[in-house]
Order: sequence, then structure tokens, then C-alpha cells
Amino acid sequence: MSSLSGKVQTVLGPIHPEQLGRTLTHEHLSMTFECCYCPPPAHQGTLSDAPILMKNLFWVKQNPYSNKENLLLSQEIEAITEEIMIFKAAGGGSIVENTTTGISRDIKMLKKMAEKTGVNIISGAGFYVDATHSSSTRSMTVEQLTEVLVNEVLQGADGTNIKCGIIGEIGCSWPLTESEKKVLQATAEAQSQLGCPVNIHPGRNSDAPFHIIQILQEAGADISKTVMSHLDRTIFDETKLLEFAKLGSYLEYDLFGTEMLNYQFNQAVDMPSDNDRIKMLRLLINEGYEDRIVVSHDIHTKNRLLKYGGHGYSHILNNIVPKMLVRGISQQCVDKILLENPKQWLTFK
Ligand SMILES: CCC(=O)NCCS(=O)(=O)O
Repeated sequence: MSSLSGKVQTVLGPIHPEQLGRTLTHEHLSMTFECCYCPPPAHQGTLSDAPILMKNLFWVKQNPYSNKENLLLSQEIEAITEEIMIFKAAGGGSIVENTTTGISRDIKMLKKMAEKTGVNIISGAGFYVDATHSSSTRSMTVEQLTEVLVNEVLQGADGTNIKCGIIGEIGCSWPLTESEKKVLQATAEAQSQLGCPVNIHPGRNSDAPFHIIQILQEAGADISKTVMSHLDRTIFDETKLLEFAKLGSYLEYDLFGTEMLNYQFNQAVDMPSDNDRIKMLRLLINEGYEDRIVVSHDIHTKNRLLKYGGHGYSHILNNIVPKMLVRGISQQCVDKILLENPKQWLTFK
């Protein structure tokens, strides 16, 4: 195991796990998402290049991936820094920043934000989905990819000496591509060398999380230190969700605050509401999985910021926690989800 054993690695260096406090396990503080631009229907075409204004905000909320400006979170550093302070005032301690190579990770900026706000920021190593892989990434062997991941954790990312504290979010499409499969195998290998936390972005199909866990397991990963993200848009059937829970990963509900009529990336899906998400958490808790749940907002577009009338990074602490308590989830269980489970996950073995 590495010298990081028993520690959590933030962009400002290793800390003791007790210093984390309430932790959002899946956010973005600076990224771009042009790779996932969805052209709007022809009669709404002019809205794709429009600035975000009060009069088109409802349209942007329903079509977040069709407005080009909305995809540039990296332009909002000042607003986001202020919003991290609001998260801190609401009782937040740490944010895991899951931006990986392909969607414009800016690890120097993350360090500045951590210095300014006093909130711990943990940065992610690795690669987003295949559509963003460079030709050089695609041509690498599993061994070469492993070396990149290990270096981002032990030496620093993007030519800096600022180090990542998790591997992920590792992007997977559906069906999984060859390049993504190699990255998963490299993730497993790097994780067994480092004993580090891993976060996976599954493809948009309910079989995707199962397939990914199988690949990771075969390559030697520690599934108990792996988070499966975006379950709220991936597995809807309760029996299937409980089957997946048995595999032993952390179960992440990370789209809190996202409520929309049409899910642009998969029209077959009815995006759940926050109340639906809380019902799924209750199901998992009642079935004994309270040690495995983590939650977040996965803010990745501008419209979700307070500045644009969105819910911001403090929504879970200010609005979701009180509703969880009203719906019979105990304070002890809420604390597990926001404090204990992230702490266990983020601590290097
Ligand atoms: C980079 C952010 C990201 O990938 N978020 C997941 C969006 S969705 O696939 O759940 O719609």
C-alpha cells in the first residue's frame, strides 16, 4: 500500500479523514461539457446560441445540453467560489470534484478554490467517456493507462504537483467501448497498487453497472472502495437495484436537484424527482444498505448554480436532509450518508 494509507488526499495535500465533515461525493467546480451538446429541435434552434436570460431559463432547465453557454461551467469560477462558501455556511466540509481528462479538469483552479474557501476539495484522476478520449489515450496499453492514473495520484495531474485523491469519474458509454474497457482495467490495477477510492460513471442502461463491476472484479479491483454514480438515471426497477446493491459497491444518488420532463440523453427515461430519489434511499436503507449510500448533485451545467436560479451546492444540506428526516430517515442514518460513508470511501487503504 502507498504512503497515503489511512489518509484522504485533497488538492492541498493529505488530511486526516476526521477533517472531512459533511461531504458531497460527486460535484464539478470547473469543467466544460461541449462533448455532450445536443442540438435543439429546428424551431428552437436560435436558443442554442442565446445567452442565459430570465426569459429562456425554463427552456434551458428543460434542455440543459442544448444551450452552448450552459455547458461552460469553467466560466463561473467567482460565482462557484461564492457558492462553495454558502455550502460551508450550511454545514458542508468537503467536495469531491469528479472532473477527469476530456472535460477540462483545472486542478490549479481547484487548489485556489480550496485555499480561498477552506473547504476540502478532492480531485479525480483518469478519463471521461470514449467520445472525449484522444488518439493517444486510445492507443495506450492497459499498463500505460495504469501509469498515467498512478502518476496523477502520486505525482500530480496536468503537469502540476497537485495530486488527485480518487480515480474517477471514469466515463463509460453503453455499449462500453474498447478504449473504455482498457481504462476500467487500468483503474482496477491502479486501485490495487494504491488502495485508493474509485468513482464510475456508468453507461445509460440498467445492465451497465453490472457489466462494469464484472470487468473491474476480473481485473482485481476492490469493489467495496468503488462508487457507482448516477444510479438515479440508470436503475429504476427496485428488484434490479437490490440485485446490484448485493455486488458491494457504494450506491450513489448524485443528481439531486435535477428535475426535468425530458432527459435529453435518453428519452426512454423519466428523470426521477428529488422525492423519488428519497424513496429509493429509503428502500436501500430498509434493505440494510445504509453503509453503502452516498449522495451529491453532480452540478455540471450553469443553470444549476444559484446564480442562474438553480439549487446550488447547498441543496442537499438545506432542503434534502430536512425532507429525508420528515420521511422517517433517522439523523443517525443521514450522518452515515453524509459523513461516515464518504469518509470510509475516501480513506486510502
Ligand atoms: C460530467 C458530468 C456527468 O457526466 N454527469 C452525468 C450526467 S448524466 O449522464 O447522469 O445525465
